[in-house]
Amino acid sequence: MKTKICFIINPIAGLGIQKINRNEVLAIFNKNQFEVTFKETEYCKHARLLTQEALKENNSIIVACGGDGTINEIAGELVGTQVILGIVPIGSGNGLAKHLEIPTNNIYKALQKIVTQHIEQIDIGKVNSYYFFSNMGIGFDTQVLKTYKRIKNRPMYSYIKAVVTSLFNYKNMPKIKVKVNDCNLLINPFLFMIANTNQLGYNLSLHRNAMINDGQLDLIIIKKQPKYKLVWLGLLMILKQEKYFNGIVHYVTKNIEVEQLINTPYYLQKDGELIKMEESHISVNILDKALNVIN
Ligand SMILES: Nc1ncnc2c1ncn2[C@@H]1O[C@H](COP(=O)(O)OP(=O)(O)OP(=O)(O)O)[C@@H](O)[C@H]1O
Repeated sequence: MKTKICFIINPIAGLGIQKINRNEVLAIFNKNQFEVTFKETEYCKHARLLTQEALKENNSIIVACGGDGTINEIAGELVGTQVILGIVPIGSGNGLAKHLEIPTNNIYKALQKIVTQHIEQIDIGKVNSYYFFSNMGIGFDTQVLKTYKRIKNRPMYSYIKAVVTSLFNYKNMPKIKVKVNDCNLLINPFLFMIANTNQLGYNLSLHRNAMINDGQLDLIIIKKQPKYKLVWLGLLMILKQEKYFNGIVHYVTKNIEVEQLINTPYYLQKDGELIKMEESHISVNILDKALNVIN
């Protein structure tokens, strides 16, 4: 029986710079072995609906062609199924693909990975009712994303511009109560991020030892810092020397509870998508090896 594969393509991911050529894809997959179909997203979040269709059509592999946002929408629909996720990273940051060592600037090589079908089971993060596959946060990263999304051209330069602009506009988070492992914290940090991978996108990282299949999440907290120290951290991150920054508090855990003490809406980001939150309580858990991914 042929293996049914559906490619779901986000044509605007990564500014649409890397294009998927359907004929090239078809040429790679042997017709006697694979039945290949394509779907293209036409609007924001359309990938979810297209994945539901692809599931009804009994595809056994669904390939997300896009960045972390597209992967999140597609993979979220695959949780609880045996369907395998493939990734052709054509987004901007491509954090998850970089962690999984899927080639990010060579579509052909990424497609070859799908032909080979080496499958890994990965953990999934869950925050309230949302899934995340790479990371989530409620601090400075949400401000960066708000700025970043306003900038039209989006690759690395815009990201750095968004970080620098946000650094001067960002006020620390309001106080939160945090329960992690056996610790109860009362903090108003600069950054509060929970990661499933060791990637923040663009090969930047604050937690290079994080693994996607260890059944653990990495909580990274950066307390309030003078701005010059944060600029120093940015430089260290670019040089991949962030370990020399002594203001990072790091927990490895399965569960994190957060309580917002001020009753105003706030933003949460999951895999680069901003969500306006009304709930004051956030519960974050790990689902152990809950998704099959080709890497
Ligand atoms: N046809 C479309 N028109 C407008 N938006 C779309 C369309 N298709 C998908 N989207 C939206 O595009 C957004 C960005 O996609 P994605 O995150 O994959 O790319 P990226 O931001 O370039 O990459 P990364 O997240 O890795 O930095 C997603 O929120 C998705 O819902």
